[in-house]
Amino acid sequence: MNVESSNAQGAIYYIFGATGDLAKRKLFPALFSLYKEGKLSENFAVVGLARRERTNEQFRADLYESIVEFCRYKADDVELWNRFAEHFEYMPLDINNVEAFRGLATLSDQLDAKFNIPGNRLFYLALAPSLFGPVSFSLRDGGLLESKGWHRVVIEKPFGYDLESAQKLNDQITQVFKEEEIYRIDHYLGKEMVQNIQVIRFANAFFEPLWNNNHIANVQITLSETVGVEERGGYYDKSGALRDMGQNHMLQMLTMIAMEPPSRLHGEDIRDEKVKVLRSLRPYKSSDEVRNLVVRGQYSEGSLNGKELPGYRQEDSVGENSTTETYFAAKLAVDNFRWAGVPFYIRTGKRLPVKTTEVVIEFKSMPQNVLFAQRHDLQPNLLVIRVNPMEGIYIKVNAKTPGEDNSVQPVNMEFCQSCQIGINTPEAYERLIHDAVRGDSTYFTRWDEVAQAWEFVDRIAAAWREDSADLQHYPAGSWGPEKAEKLLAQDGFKWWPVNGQEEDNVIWVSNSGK
Ligand SMILES: NC(=O)C1=CN([C@@H]2O[C@H](COP(=O)(O)OP(=O)(O)OC[C@H]3O[C@@H](n4cnc5c(N)ncnc54)[C@H](OP(=O)(O)O)[C@@H]3O)[C@@H](O)[C@H]2O)C=CC1
Ligand SMILES: O=C1O[C@H](COP(=O)(O)O)[C@@H](O)[C@H](O)[C@H]1O
Repeated sequence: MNVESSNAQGAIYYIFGATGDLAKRKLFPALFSLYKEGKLSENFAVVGLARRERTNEQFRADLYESIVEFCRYKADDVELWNRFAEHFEYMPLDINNVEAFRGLATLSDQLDAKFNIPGNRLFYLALAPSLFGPVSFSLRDGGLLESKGWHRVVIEKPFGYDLESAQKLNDQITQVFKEEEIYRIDHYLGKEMVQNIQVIRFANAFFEPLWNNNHIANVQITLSETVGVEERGGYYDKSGALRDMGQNHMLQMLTMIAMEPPSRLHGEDIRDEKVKVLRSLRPYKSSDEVRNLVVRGQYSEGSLNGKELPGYRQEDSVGENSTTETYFAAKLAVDNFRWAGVPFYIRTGKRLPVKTTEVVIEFKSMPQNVLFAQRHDLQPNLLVIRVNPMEGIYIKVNAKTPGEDNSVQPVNMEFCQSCQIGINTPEAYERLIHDAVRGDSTYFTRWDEVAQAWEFVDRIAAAWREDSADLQHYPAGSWGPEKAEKLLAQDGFKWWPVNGQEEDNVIWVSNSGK
């Protein structure tokens, strides 16, 4: 794949769903940041598209609000903003109206001429998934794919509801776009520390040789959220944590941890290795096995930081007897030579005590009868990758307590990246939009990955559909069902504390000043 250099070519960005939440909170701020960093240059245009009527002035006013609220906008950015805003147009359009797309093609030609753009088109579909197929047909039939340059489509999640629906969706989109023109977003792949996983693994002589079942005891991935379902009850009640987070973000992070080193740092080589991991996931063989190895929960009333919180079933647009899971934890096995025998534990949930995403690599313990281990209860070594919102890594080692002859103490040595350069810089969407326009699909999910992930998740969903007796209720603000603790305890492990919450006797050495 030929990745174009940073801002060598201009493009028109079409934001379908321009009046929606995602555009406001993520896409417009990301475009502004890219502009500010000089990554868009001046030969670009953005066309906002949705059904409701808006003048260009109104659209730019909405855009301004979103940038002030969600971006690193400063008062002295005014001039920059004025120049940026000139590149934006709005066009009211229903995605089923092919005639309107012909008008859009005419507008596009004008924008190409005005901004010296060589016919490149990036279509961002911030729309409900049921509209992905129809909008692709309208783009083709309305003549939007006839320009000289490249044509790429960026598609939001969820990509389907199960394998069957994802397959249908893919069949529709691939009638119009080739696989290499399709950029399926998983915003976790755009996060700094998720991308850093491969550097940590493959650029460090003291991790790479240990990265296997000889030395690693287990892997834990936690993606905990304090929020509930907010205004998305309607969507979430049909989806649940397994589809909302498991099928995509969690399995994608797992692939980054477990994949073999690619032969080259090329997008396709990396994605080839990731899909092999998904193929190696051991499928649950029966519904009983799902019940034993996958825990599901739903939050009930509770409190967090002194605030009373409603239960899930009391949330807007959620069924009063809903059995949708807002939490799940699972034990997975990757059946290949590198990982045979190493459990991967994953958990995610809403209304948990902290917002954090962390990956913990627990190394095998020292032999129990040798030297210091005879006399001390040594803790296992850990490598912890902090993804979100704090970014960085720390390692847990055992060291002599200074000044005391006979005492060993765990020490966490941390590189807190976000303490140094600010939180989540650059934002995932910013990075991914930039990648898409440069033609780099490394951190987008390929169809075979999506299909394989659905195949794995569908078995869990099928077992859950049989009956909901195993659904555990947990108070909002707690760490979820107790059964999730047992999942590890039965293997002799425990969930390690996340978010820097540590046991009392651990010493921290950190650039955060902790
Ligand atoms: N919001 C978020 O944080 C996240 C969202 N996503 C995904 O992004 C996508 C968009 O989400 P979100 O922005 O929250 O959704 P919203 O409901 O806020 O926005 C939907 C947008 O689609 C437009 N639209 C709806 N029907 C049509 C149509 N027939 N023709 C043209 N435009 C139409 C709406 O505008 P109008 O009514 O004016 O036509 C609106 O701009 C979804 O797939 C969602 O799952 C993924 C991750 C996070
Ligand atoms: O995709 C989604 O992700 C968010 C969590 O993303 P983060 O970057 O804030 O960690 C989650 O809240 C949402 O339910 C889900 O659809």
